[in-house]
Amino acid sequence: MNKFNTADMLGHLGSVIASVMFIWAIIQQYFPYNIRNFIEKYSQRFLTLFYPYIQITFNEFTGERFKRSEAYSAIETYLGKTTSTQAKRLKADVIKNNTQPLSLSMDDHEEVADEFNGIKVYWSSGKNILKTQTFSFYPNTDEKRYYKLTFHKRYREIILTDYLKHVLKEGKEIKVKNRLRKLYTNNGAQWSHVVFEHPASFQTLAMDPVKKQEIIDDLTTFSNGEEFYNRIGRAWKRGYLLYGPPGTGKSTMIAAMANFLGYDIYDLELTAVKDNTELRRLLIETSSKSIIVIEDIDCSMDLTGQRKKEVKEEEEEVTDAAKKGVKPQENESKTSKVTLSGLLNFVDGLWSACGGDRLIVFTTNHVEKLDPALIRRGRMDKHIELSYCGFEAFKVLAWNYLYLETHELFERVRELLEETEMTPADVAENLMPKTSPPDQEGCLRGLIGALEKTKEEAEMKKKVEEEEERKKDLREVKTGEVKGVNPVENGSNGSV
Ligand SMILES: Nc1ncnc2c1ncn2[C@@H]1O[C@H](COP(=O)(O)OP(=O)(O)OP(=O)(O)O)[C@@H](O)[C@H]1O
Repeated sequence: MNKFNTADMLGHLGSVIASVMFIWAIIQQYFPYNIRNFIEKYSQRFLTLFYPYIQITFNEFTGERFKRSEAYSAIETYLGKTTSTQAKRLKADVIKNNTQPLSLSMDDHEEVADEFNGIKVYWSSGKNILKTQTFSFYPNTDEKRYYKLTFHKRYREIILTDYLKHVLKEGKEIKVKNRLRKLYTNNGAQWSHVVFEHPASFQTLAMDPVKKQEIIDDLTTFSNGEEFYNRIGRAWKRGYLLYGPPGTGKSTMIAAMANFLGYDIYDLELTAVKDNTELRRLLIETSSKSIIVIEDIDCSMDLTGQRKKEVKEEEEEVTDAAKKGVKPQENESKTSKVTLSGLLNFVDGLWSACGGDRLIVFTTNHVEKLDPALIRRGRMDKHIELSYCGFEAFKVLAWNYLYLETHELFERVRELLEETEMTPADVAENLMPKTSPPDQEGCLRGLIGALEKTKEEAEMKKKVEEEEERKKDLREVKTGEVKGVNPVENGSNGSV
């Protein structure tokens, strides 16, 4: 009996659906477009009276036909992580990045949930198929994909402002992190690039952990500081000066910074730049989210003099050239005519017009040689000294090279590092294993031997210098004495 009723009901339901579809087909076929539109509009309005959710659609292509919407692609990236844990049907694509080889997105008509400040929202994906008969060279151009966001209307305010901002920002950041990064170098006025694949990280960088954390915090604050910089009306840029003896990790730190922030690197060779105009053009061409590096700034240009002096020198050069009957440019063809003021102008001002976050990093082995105007705060906001290897830095290297956290020989290494100066590059070289698996104790003993030798050499050098100093003093005393016996100089008339 019951069975019969169910079958009966299903039969009725089937015929009702069939009738509705038939009527809708008739309406579509015979009713004018305006009436159909009218019915659709009011039926939608009627439904929204009872439906408490709001929906927003983000189309893949907006405006220009073949330009992918930035919002769509940011949402796709943002949803990647949620998709990989929630969706049942996924689409995968290869991205050439060792840390994350595949990018995952949800397949059409999938739905995933997301949570923001305790509010649940739903994302679904879909596609509209255009019923046009046009012929296209582009594959699937009549398929219009979209993401649809659904949320309760009581959260309208927070979702439309904070949540969407969060999604777009996160999506863009993940995208930047996942992309292939580039190392640009300039050949004269042209940038050329290769893929940047340096493995350095702050984890493997040997330096005092407190100092390291300070740098990481500074970089994080800077990279999240777009709003702050806008609010205070300053260009979103930050200057770093890395200084210290060769082999203390200045270049390694730049690579670690780029990897940490996910930025490109522009390695600017100043000596290859003809003049300030060329410099300006090169710098304006740099993209945002990048680190512009000028290594060994003291060797790249004459930065010792004041700016006034440079102008004077330039004038003198022009006059000299004129006397010799040579055009100034011909005379100067080999040396870079980039001036300190040209560089300072850019660091100070032009950037503000370029927008986007950029770090500029200068490195030098001789900080004392630099013009104070170049490295004052505001231009070079953070001065970082990379120095000889301390015990904390050694521990990082011991772990990197030998997987050693502690060892009885560490104490001896500590003593020696306090008494002598060895760069992290030299310590690393001594810890480099020569066998596999590494002979940990052998490497440590090798390092101790090298440290003892360096200490001895330093002591010998000091002794020689002291001896030279003593001899010099002695010579001066003797000269003084010789001068002293001169009765005239001595103020004596020799009559005593
Ligand atoms: N602080 C460090 N942490 C880890 N490795 C380091 C460090 N310093 C140096 N090294 C090792 O030594 C090598 C040389 O270091 P790097 O080129 O970074 O020094 P630098 O200070 O830039 O030298 P230069 O002034 O000559 O350019 C690197 O390849 C790296 O392996």
